[in-house]
Order: sequence, then structure tokens, then C-alpha cells
Amino acid sequence: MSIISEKELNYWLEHVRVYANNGKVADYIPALANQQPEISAAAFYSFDSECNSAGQVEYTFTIQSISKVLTLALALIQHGESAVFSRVGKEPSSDPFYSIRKLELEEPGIPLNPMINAGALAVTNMIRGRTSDEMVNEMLELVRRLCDDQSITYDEDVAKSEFETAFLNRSLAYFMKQNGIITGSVEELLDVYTKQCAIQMNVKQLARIAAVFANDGRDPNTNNPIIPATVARVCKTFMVTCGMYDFSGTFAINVGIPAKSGVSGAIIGIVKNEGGLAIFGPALDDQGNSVVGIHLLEKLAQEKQWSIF
Ligand SMILES: NC(=O)CC[C@H](N)C(=O)O
Repeated sequence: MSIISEKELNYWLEHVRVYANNGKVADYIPALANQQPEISAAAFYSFDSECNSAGQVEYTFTIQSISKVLTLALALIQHGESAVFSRVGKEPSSDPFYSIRKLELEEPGIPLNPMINAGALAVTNMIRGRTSDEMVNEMLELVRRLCDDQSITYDEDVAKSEFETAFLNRSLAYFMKQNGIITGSVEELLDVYTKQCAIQMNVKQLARIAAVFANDGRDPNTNNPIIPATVARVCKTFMVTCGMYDFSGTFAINVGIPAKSGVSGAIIGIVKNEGGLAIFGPALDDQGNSVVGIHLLEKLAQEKQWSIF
């Protein structure tokens, strides 16, 4: 039995939807500027494969920075912890996700963690593949297994729109290339990175990904491993320390579960021993988190006593 009924989810989503008025859709990626701020949806995928959902559940969106958790999982599977953490650190940054300043300040010049853009670019650079297409396919294959849905792909318009305007991400990548943290073509890296960010799904598909992490990397239906438990543990730890950008500390106090957000307005939340939550609401607060998402997580975590602390 799911710990959240559809009725409860509907009730709480209705309750917090108004907060969309306090936020603003991301517009630095032109294709995201068209998102309707009033759209909202939530889904909870429990281990008995029940998926309860509320709001505009069939609406599809891009996962943006939530992909950072998935590329990290893939790089850890492909190369192991010591190789990955020679290129990216393990500490929170307390700066905005796009910030460049600590790259120059911190020794030995590796990005602070894989949840900020610089760190994610370094991790994406490690994905196996001779071409950018092969790297994107590696990523899509993992996401399709996580969602148990072979139809998952990326939104070409959003990927293109970000690729054409990703000047800051290019700067981060060129800076790291100069310092030997990333190798190969920056343009190809940006191609992979913008496509991984543009992977598209609805809130139910996203909730299943969260449920796999909640189930220590195993498929919530069959219990077959998709991600090794050690990798799932590392990913969840980063979600706690850095998953909500420079709001992660406050979020840990107010909500207290591993979570990751993306500038499209999507958030995943991992509920230990129970399942995975996904929320979509494109109006963002100053840190780039969905305002509806944060309010819903605060309400549910309080109501259900979800905090792991
Ligand atoms: N916070 C995010 O979701 C950022 C992802 C976005 N594609 C970027 O690189 O800017």
C-alpha cells in the first residue's frame, strides 16, 4: 500500500499550487521561457509499483539538472569512485549552480561537486563512447531502464536552444579543459550535456527513477539491480548535501530527504523504504528550485515525518 493516496496528493498539490505566483520560469534557456507557470503535477511511486499522481500528470518536461545524478551514476558504474573523484570533488559549494568563481579558487582546481554545472560537465566528459551520439545513447539506455520505458528520449528543441546559448557552460568547460580536467572537444561535450539535460518525461516516469534510488538502486517492481547499491548511496548522499543547489542546507532542515531539482521546475525526492516522489511546477525561486515543489515537499515531509535526520 502506498503511503500517499491519490486523494492526499491531490489535496496537497491543490493547497500549494498558488505559490507558483511567487516564482518565475527560467528564461536563460530560451525554450524554457515558454513554459506555463501554472502547470503543476506530482507523483509518488511506491515499492509495490503503485503510482499515485495528481495534477497535469501526462505533461512532459525536461529533467535538466536531475540528469546530473544520473550521469554521476553512469560514470561511477563505468569508472568507479577513485577515477570519478579524481575529476570532481565531494563538497557542497554554497554558490549558485552555474558559478565559475570557485573553479579558480579551490585547489587542485577540480569542480567542488557533481551537482553544480562545472562538476556535471566534468562527469559527463567521462561517459564512454567514441562519439557524442554514443555517449548520449549510453545515458538514454540507463534512463530507459530506470523508467522501464524504451520510448524515453530528449527534446530536440530544448537541447538545441540550450546548446546555442550555453555561453557560461562553455566558459566552465574551456576553463577545465585548460586545466586538464576535461579532455576532447568542448563542443561535443556541450552537445552531450545539453541533450542529457533535455531528456524528457512526465512526472510518473520521473517518480519511478526516484523509486529506484529509494530502493537502493533496484527496480521497484522486480527488485533486480539497475544501479549498484554503493553507487545509489553515493548519489543519494550528494542529493542531501548539494541536490537543491545553494538551498540544500535549509532544505535538509525543513524537509530532510535526498532530493534533486532542475531549472525546468522538476524535483525528485527519495523516501527511504517507501518510494520516490516527483513534482513538476516551472515557476522557480531565486535559487532555481520549483516553488510549488518546495512547498509540497515541506508539507508532505512534515505530515508524513519523512526526514531522515
Ligand atoms: N539547474 C539546472 O537545472 C541547470 C541545467 C541547465 N541545463 C544548465 O546547464 O544551466
